[in-house]
Amino acid sequence: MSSQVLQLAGVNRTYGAGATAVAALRNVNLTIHAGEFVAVMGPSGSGKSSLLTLSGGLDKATSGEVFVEGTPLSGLSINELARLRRRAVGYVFQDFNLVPTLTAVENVALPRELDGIPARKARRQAMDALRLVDIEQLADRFMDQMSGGQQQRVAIARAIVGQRRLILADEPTGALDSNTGDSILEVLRGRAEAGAAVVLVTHEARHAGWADRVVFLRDGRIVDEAAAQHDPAVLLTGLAH
Ligand SMILES: Nc1ncnc2c1ncn2[C@@H]1O[C@H](COP(=O)(O)OP(=O)(O)OP(=O)(O)O)[C@@H](O)[C@H]1O
Repeated sequence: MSSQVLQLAGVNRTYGAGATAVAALRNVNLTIHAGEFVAVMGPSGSGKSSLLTLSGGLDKATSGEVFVEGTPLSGLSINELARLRRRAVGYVFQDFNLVPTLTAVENVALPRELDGIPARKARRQAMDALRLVDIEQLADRFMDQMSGGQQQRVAIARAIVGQRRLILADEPTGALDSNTGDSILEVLRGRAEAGAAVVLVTHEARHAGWADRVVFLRDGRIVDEAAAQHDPAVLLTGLAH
């Protein structure tokens, strides 16, 4: 039995209160093991991004518990949570969240350096990650000298640098053409094969076909789970539940 990297146990997340409260996640139970690649699909507003931000410790559950490598996130101080995120969790945001005043390699090396890794070693690891996403030749460019697709690859390199054990990716292929998108999915697949747990939020059934398992959300609930099929039509049938 492989080890659990991420577990959501009875997780609810409600935004706001009273008449305007929005229940973004309702009693979500989900376990993801090392080496597993899971796609999360569902209509707009079904709670996909909320599931990811809670899993990465970027937001707190209203009730229930999120465990990363067995550690309950609700028990951690702000500093402990920040350390766990830097060491164990790689996050690809929809809007990249890169630092414009840093170069590509500096952006990727930053979380390693913040974690106390010597600058040269952090840079070497950052170059390895940039190479994996096929963009090492642009390592010294600033963000405003890169296209959206190139920035997206930098964001992915930052998420996979340093052998992180949990990789959370929110529509990581959005700004990429389909060939580049496929090569990014191959990188994520490779991280899973190297032992990471990978969670991919996607609208595209074709992309979910790279996953071992697909979780379907609707109105904040998990409505279905399926082994990924490599036929997109089958995934679309799942979405129609
Ligand atoms: N900060 C917030 N404040 C209030 N409501 C929010 C907030 N974030 C999300 N919501 C609401 O929670 C629900 C789930 O949102 P979420 O972004 O998780 O869905 P999603 O499936 O990722 O959507 P999309 O595919 O459009 O990105 C939606 O109804 C959304 O409007």
